[in-house]
Amino acid sequence: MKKILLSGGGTGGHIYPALSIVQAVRRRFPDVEVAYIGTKNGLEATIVPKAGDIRFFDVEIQGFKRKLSLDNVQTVAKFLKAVRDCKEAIRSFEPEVVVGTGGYVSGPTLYAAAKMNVPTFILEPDVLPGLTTRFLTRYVDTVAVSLSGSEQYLTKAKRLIHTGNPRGTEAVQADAVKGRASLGLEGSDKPIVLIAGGSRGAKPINEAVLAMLPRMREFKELHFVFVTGEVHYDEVTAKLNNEPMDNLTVQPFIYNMPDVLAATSLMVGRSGASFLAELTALGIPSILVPSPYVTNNHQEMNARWLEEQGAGRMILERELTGNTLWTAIEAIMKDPESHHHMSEASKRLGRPDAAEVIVDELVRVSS
Ligand SMILES: CC(=O)N[C@H]1[C@@H](OP(=O)(O)OP(=O)(O)OC[C@H]2O[C@@H](n3ccc(=O)[nH]c3=O)[C@H](O)[C@@H]2O)O[C@H](CO)[C@@H](O)[C@@H]1O
Repeated sequence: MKKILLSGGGTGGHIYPALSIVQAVRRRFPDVEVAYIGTKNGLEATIVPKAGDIRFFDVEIQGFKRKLSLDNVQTVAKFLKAVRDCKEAIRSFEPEVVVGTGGYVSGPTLYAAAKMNVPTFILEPDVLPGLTTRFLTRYVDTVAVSLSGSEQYLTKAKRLIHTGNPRGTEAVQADAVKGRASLGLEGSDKPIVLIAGGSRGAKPINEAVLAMLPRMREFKELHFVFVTGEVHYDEVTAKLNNEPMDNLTVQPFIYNMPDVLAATSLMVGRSGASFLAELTALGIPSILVPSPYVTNNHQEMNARWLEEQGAGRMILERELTGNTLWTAIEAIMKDPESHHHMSEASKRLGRPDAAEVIVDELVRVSS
């Protein structure tokens, strides 16, 4: 494979899987040229350049509103303009295959590619497919699903395969020693409890953590890593300043998340698809607080799926307090047997081979 174009964005949940695919393609085809279509203002504009040597095309695009309104007329006009821009990018880059990982940015890219008869592949990260995936399903050559249960929504697909989410592959290749070192914990073998909302942090989770600080401080056998999200960092650290703690590290965002996860014993967070793929590939038990603010409550479906298999515990946001969260953490971290069972269950759900299966499919559709 010589040239591949990717698109996906809005949140980390759509960008990171695309970058994991890039890594896997580069492992197999070291000379491959990579390009990416995203928006100037989306998270992808910051994250993709950090991955190195990827040509970035920016297009202007916004998501469809679910309700019919004047806004939507403008959105359709923007969509058609974005399709034209994407066609231009595709003509100039000439990829052999175009890959989409969801989020509205990938809509015009994949649609344009399909109309130009360039081979296309999309990955749906969630149990409940997003609007973009549903729209694109009938146009693209292959739809790959990450979690079982998505098939029923994607019956129009020309070809549907199960691959898992490529973030899982990246997670199993991560390095726990580097993860600990990056937190300044080299030499310590204390179990790590990682607390992180989605890629942007989650205020309700942050508040629950602040409410259980005194109990965290007493549980000295554990080390807590608390990722606040960039926008909440200053507020959280201001509240923490009077209470320094030896067994707590606070960060706004973690750029080497796979390495940190590889060193983690329990994760507390949202139930976005990439995190779930990483947790299950590594066999990490989790306490999940699904975000209720996402389309069709899809995070609750993701979290239920994990809980039903015994790999995690779900706490609904309306039931989340310092107390409920602490009780759940203790129940797992003070009971090694329960931790072990959850860890095994988590591992059974993991797809550490996801990225390789995806590369096989990309080779298939592009030849
Ligand atoms: C709020 C929202 O709309 N979330 C959606 C978004 O995921 P969102 O981007 O919020 O969350 P995910 O859990 O899927 O992904 C987060 C990704 O960011 C990484 N990370 C996170 C924090 C950090 O400090 N460092 C870091 O590298 C994680 O390792 C993970 O790979 O897209 C997913 C895929 O459609 C959906 O399942 C989520 O419901």
